[in-house]
Amino acid sequence: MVAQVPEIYDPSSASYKKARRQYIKTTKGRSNDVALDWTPFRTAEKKYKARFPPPDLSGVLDLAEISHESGMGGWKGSPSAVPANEVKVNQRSPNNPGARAFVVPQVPGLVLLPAFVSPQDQNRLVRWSLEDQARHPNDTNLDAHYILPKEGLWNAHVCSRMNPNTRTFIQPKAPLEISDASPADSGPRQLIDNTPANTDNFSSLLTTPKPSPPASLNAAACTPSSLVPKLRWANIGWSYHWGTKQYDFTKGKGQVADIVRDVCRQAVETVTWEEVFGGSKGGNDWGEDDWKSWHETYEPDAGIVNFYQTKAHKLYIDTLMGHVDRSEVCATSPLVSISLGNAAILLIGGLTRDIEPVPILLRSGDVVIMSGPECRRAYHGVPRVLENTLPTHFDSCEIEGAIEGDLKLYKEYMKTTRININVRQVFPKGFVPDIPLI
Ligand SMILES: O=C(O)CCC(=O)C(=O)O
Ligand SMILES: [Fe+2]
Repeated sequence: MVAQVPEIYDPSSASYKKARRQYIKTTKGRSNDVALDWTPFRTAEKKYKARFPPPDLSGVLDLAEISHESGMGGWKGSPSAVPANEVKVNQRSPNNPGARAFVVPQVPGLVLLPAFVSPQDQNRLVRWSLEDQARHPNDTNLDAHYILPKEGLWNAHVCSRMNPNTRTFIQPKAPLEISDASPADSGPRQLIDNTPANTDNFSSLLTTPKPSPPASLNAAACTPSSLVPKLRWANIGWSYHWGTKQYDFTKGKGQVADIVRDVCRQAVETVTWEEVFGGSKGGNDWGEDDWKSWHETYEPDAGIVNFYQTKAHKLYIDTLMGHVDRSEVCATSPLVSISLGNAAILLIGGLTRDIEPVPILLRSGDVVIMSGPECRRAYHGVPRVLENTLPTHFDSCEIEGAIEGDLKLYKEYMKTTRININVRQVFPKGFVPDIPLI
């Protein structure tokens, strides 16, 4: 079979010409010196984000080339672009008999489990994200701006499209006060530098005011269907406050659904941590025995579902800027990240943006574990989601509980979507924080 090349690489294609026109328009008169100020992380972000010229992915680590079907939509990297070593997996883990695990020496504590989640479970997790998680009582990016239907935005979308005679409108929230704030329901997540959480500053973090974000003045009444592509995130477990980048413990602890907890626990159990950290010299300054007990002590209690759209739209942007996740009191326990739907490029570097990140191609079903002090505090981001990389199993009629009309809407949405379930452990297992509920 002739290898398919994404359309954007073909100079005679409409996408290539459009990207070139936009590139010429946006770079007109721009000084080339700007790039000199960029950190290595920023340079890599720019490279993979670029619509024109389309990025060369030969330097992107692509484990699908070793482990499973690859080249979806023509996008592929290389299995040897970045040094990655396969490590033994824990044979006691019966749920994923074919699981393989890789470490990337450049980022100690980073573990990649390609194709870890079965196609059936990928569909289950996506449907859980849309139907069960992105709805009351879990916060989403849209809650600040709209009075969302109790049954959840996705379910309201399906219901309204399957019953076209019932016209449902979602009303905006009344603005709290007149401000110049731009619509916060869209665009990239606001990333601010926050104080890393730890047991010493925990009580001051508890009392930091965490005001609700101002409701957008631009939000107008709209249909559920028009709002679905604007869904950017939904909270899991402990409630995360984006304004301060701290957890708002006063809101109490939400559930981590079994379907997510099970995949995360299986991932952590599959890894033989001795292989990952056993060889590190000079012991660890983060508690010698920490990783040795993760099979027993790992317990996810928070997280976020990220929704990315591959379709560029001026209102919502499909990338995640470089950042560090440091709001969790457990600063070294595994963070488990599940990729679903269209593929993406993850950049992950070191403790500063001055360290050049490694680019990794993540496909649906891949699990990434970020663990230990270096990786857990490493800058990382998603500069690109790759269009037309949805695996065919998202087309299958075998999706539990789906009926024809619902399946059609699901396929339509997933065609341009990537979902990432990013799961963390905030507190040590069994720790019950003394939190005043207000
Ligand atoms: O989408 C991803 O793969 C990463 C998401 C992430 O880094 C985050 O939610 O903090
Ligand atoms: Fe992150």
